[in-house]
Amino acid sequence: MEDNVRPLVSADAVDLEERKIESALRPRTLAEFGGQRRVSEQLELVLHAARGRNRTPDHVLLSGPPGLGKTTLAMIIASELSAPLRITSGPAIQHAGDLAAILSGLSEGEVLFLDEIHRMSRPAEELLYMAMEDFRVDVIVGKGPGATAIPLEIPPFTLVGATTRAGLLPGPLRDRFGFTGHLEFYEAAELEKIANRSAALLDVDITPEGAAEIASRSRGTPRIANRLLRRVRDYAEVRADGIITLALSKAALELYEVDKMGLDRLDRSVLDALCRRFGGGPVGLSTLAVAVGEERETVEEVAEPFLVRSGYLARTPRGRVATPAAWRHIGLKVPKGATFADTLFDED
Ligand SMILES: Nc1ncnc2c1ncn2[C@@H]1O[C@H](COP(=O)(O)OP(=O)(O)OP(=O)(O)O)[C@@H](O)[C@H]1O
Ligand SMILES: [Mg+2]
Repeated sequence: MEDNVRPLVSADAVDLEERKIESALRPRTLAEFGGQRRVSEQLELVLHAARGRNRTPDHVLLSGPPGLGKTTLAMIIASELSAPLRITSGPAIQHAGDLAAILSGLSEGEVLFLDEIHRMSRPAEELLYMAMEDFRVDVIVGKGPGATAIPLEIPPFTLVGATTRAGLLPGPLRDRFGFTGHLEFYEAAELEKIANRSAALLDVDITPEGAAEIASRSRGTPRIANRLLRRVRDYAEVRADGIITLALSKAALELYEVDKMGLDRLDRSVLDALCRRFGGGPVGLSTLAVAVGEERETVEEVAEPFLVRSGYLARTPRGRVATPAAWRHIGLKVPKGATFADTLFDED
């Protein structure tokens, strides 16, 4: 997907600048990390117990959609353990040798954060199994029949893996994590707290209603809440006295075309085409994409996940279908006899 296709409400981090701001807004401790109460409480226990036993904790797998706090939690784990942190990612590990080098360079108790762990190569994955279980890797020396495997001890470490696609992880890898935390979308009240906290860090004045408005349009995602907050701040500084009130949040988000449900222009034009031009579907993805003047991938990866999650659109074997909520959302009457039964066969 192209960068900047939809910077405002896409859950993906957009660019380097944004990543810098994100790191400034990251909570540093579990206590500061709002929401995800269950995962956070479980993790607290795991870390506490390990500290008590003076052992490195079990390996941790964090899974969930983009922007919910996986990277943040990985950093918190290291900091709660007062352990050094090494960061790498699946795509950065092309060969098993790359991983062997990283593993053998770890110091005792270090936390290794492996982002996008589902994108690691197969041989690297197999090397990782052994490292996770036995704190040992086999380094292959030489080629062909003369090649020998030299076992190499590595110091006990904690692997923190993150993935947006837990389903893509092979079973043997998943099984080697002692703790798996699945992050869920945030409640509006939690996002409101996050918006308030970020506003304080950015030194922005915000009213409780202003924060609530931003939270309610953030698609359950802290990354989006933080991003909307910054855009609304721009508006507040340029068009008003800098204070984010309810009225100001509404006006700003209207200007940015993020509606009450957090849908943006692309989302709405997909629903609009689906209902007005194709009678609610079913219609094929490519046809739908042409109708809204976007790439197929953009519609599929950027717009659809949230539309499906919020119950506006269903993917069926015969194509995309608008739900009654979609018709209502774009201000149309739900037609009689539309093929909503198809939604029962949602293939996603
Ligand atoms: N519980 C939280 N409290 C406060 N801020 C949060 C919380 N979770 C996430 N954030 C903020 O949201 C932004 C995105 O979080 P993070 O980078 O950890 O997401 P991620 O799950 O790693 O996303 P990706 O899958 O894209 O890597 C960060 O700026 C972070 O500060
Ligand atoms: Mg991340």
